[in-house]
Amino acid sequence: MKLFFIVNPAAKNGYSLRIWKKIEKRIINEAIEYEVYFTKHAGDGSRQVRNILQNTKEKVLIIAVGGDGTIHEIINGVYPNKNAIISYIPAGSGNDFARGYRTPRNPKQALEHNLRLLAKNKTITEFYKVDCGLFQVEDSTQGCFINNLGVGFDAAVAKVVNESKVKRLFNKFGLGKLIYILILIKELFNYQTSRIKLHIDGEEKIFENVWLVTISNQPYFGGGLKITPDAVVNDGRLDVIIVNNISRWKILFLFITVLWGGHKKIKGVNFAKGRKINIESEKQIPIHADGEYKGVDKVSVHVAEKAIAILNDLKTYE
Ligand SMILES: Nc1ncnc2c1ncn2[C@@H]1O[C@H](COP(=O)(O)OP(=O)(O)OP(=O)(O)O)[C@@H](O)[C@H]1O
Repeated sequence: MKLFFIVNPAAKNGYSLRIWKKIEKRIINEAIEYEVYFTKHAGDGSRQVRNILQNTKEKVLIIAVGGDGTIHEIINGVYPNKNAIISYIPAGSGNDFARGYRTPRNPKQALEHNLRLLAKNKTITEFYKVDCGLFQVEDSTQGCFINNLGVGFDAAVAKVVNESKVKRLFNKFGLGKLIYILILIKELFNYQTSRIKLHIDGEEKIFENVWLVTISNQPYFGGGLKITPDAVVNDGRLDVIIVNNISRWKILFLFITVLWGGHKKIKGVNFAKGRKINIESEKQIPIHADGEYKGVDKVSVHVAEKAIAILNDLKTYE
């Protein structure tokens, strides 16, 4: 089995590149054969993965070095090909993938975890198949997500944070989380809620004054917020949270309770599970997939059951 690393040198302001240099030393010491690609710009990760998969019929192991945006690009390069097994060295700001898919959150431990599984079984049968979400924004972008897709307030915050010029500066001083919180508070006072029509497995539901609808394959979002505590990565269903009819101040409180999943008991926080979900809003509101902005319009989502293979201990999800 061939081993490829895809490194996003821009993740967490170059932190991922420093992590890569340490990884490289370790794998050269172990005399492991590998190839490495450095992404050159947004979208390049998917393109490089497609190139790798087009040029081989063998199974390959692709290890992402970066944050959730990097793993998002890799998954989009892999799906629907069945020849790739994915793994992850967390080296970005959020790293919700590691939390949700129960792989180590510390980069050094993640590398050791990968090396242990590689040494144990050279042909790699030690992988686990998990679901991913497929989305189509009407007349526009389509793709997959591995963590979550959100419509509304969270997507508006993600868009402003990603476009923010001061974000790099804050990241440089290890204050990436602070800029997120500051923008979240600013957006909290600007954001206009809207009426949303949802179809979950064919059943129509209308929600008034909606702050956000998030569809999730795993519990975590936004860098450690346990937004859908009951989400299971391989149950063939996606978890949906709808937050509506809540005052601005209560939303702030809600974001604090999300840290431990305490928001489940708050009035105005609704949960559902489904395989096929359509979201239609009365206003144009932003959409994100795995924290990457995807546009504004109707969006339809469905689950691709056990479509992605992840390198992990087989007992991890039992
Ligand atoms: N060479 C590059 N230069 C600039 N951006 C890049 C490059 N390669 C990839 N990207 C983009 O970097 C973005 C952020 O990547 P990622 O999420 O992995 O890191 P991060 O530090 O967690 O970032 P963020 O905090 O913005 O989520 C992704 O949208 C990806 O498309």
